[in-house]
Amino acid sequence: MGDFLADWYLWTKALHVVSVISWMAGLFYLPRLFVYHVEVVGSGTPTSELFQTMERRLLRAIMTPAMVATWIFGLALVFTPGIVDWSVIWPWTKAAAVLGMTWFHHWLGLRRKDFMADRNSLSGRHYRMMNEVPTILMLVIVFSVILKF
Ligand code: HEM
Repeated sequence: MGDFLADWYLWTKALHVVSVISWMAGLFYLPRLFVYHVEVVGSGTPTSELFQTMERRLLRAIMTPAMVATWIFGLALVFTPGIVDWSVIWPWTKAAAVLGMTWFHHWLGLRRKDFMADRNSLSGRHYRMMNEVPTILMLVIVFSVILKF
């Protein structure tokens, strides 16, 4: 198994980065859709239904498959011999931030269900602030994995 993962290391890493880009695009865009949904569209209108469709498709067709792929290729990299040294700090900061990113994904999923049921209670300002969460986590992840402190 170790030999197989080592042979495919660069391919795995390339697929990991492609999945990450797709996941992050959605993590940045869905909260923006929520901001417009609250502030411009409101609820119970035909445009609100259009937004509900866009939000559902973004989450189900792009973000969730991209998150699963990111985890699969990321864990394949973790199990590739010689890639992760758990005695240094960066794998731990990366793991913590990745768990935070996964929590954020699920939080967005719950908020999407609120919009679907016309019972969103959060303001546009709240969604704008939450939009900073993936930015901060992304900085922690990229600095961890590139600087390898
Ligand atoms: C979901 C769970 C994840 C796991 C288990 C994971 C694990 C890993 C591992 C072990 C590597 C290999 C490091 C190396 O080759 O030296 C890697 C590379 C990388 N990861 Fe992740 N990762 C995950 C999520 C993410 C996320 C969310 C991002 C971005 C926001 C990300 C960005 C990157 C980048 C850019 C690289 C390439 C770094 C390089 O080789 O220069 N990863 N990941």
